[in-house]
Amino acid sequence: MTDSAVIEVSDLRHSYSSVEALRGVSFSVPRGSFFALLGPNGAGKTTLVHALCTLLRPSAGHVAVAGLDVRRAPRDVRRTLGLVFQEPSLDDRLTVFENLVFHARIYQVPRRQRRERAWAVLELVELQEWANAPAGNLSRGMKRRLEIGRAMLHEPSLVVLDEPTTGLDVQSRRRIWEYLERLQRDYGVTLLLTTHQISEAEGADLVAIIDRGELQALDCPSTLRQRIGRKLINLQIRDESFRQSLSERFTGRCTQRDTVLQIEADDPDELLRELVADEERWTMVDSLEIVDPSLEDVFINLTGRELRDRTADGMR
Ligand SMILES: Nc1ncnc2c1ncn2[C@@H]1O[C@H](COP(=O)(O)OP(=O)(O)OP(=O)(O)O)[C@@H](O)[C@H]1O
Repeated sequence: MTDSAVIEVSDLRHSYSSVEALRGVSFSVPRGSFFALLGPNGAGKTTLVHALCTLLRPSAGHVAVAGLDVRRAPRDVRRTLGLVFQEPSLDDRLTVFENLVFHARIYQVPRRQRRERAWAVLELVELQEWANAPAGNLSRGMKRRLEIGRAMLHEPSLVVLDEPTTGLDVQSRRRIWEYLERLQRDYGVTLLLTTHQISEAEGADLVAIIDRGELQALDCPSTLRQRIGRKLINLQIRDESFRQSLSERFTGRCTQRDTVLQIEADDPDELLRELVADEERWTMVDSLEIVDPSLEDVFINLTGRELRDRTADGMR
């Protein structure tokens, strides 16, 4: 393991009876970085995260967190981790403050520091005024903020967030992102986030694209976008035979989403000149735009499928 890596995964494999959920995944995450694991439902993200968090014993391969082997030192690994999972995990009957103190006790934070740390994280996620309210009275977004604060109580070096904004409204999501950025910037914490939402991965230092249990790519978002190299032309064409003929001409460099045909072009201007010159066909083009590739385009390019395909509006 390199000194600067907080997570080191090599040739990780896991099967649930006949389902191969992870098929030999390897990567490392530098200390202090924001790492996003992007993939559709069923890609293997949760299996990977559970192996990292010692919640699952992988079939084969090696995982180390902060230099500790997850098989040999699971307790020590858990102490270096802050966890925020999809399912709510607060005790609704306890107050906000009691939830924090209880967690601090479980994580063996020294007794005299528990209350002080609890106030510090309440301040971090701006929930001081709610300290004495039952956790059950909080909104969904506030509960998630409290869970993020709670994950920081024992001062972990890595915070793992499994789809932390699923089911939250736009405003709550934005707020959660502010806190996560603060954790990374002010506390030097490494963030590992799993998501199937492209927008959440765009701001990461490093993005791993996972599909069907395999890592398809691993790089910073800008480098991933550059992999496509070419510009993309989005053409909305109402005539199916025209769409068909362009699809055949640009086989392998063309994707269709409803009536929009997306073509990877080495020289977009040349293609446009040609389209405009054919008057009859040009009238069939309802709209046209030239865009830089997005992470979603990278995903389609790598897997031949849309990330959204298996989700409903990006939410479950
Ligand atoms: N307990 C289990 N038993 C059998 N198969 C499982 C089990 N858990 C996951 N799988 C299968 O393993 C594969 C990977 O699932 P996993 O939950 O890791 O993916 P994911 O990327 O986290 O998806 P999601 O975003 O839906 O949670 C899927 O095909 C899934 O159906």
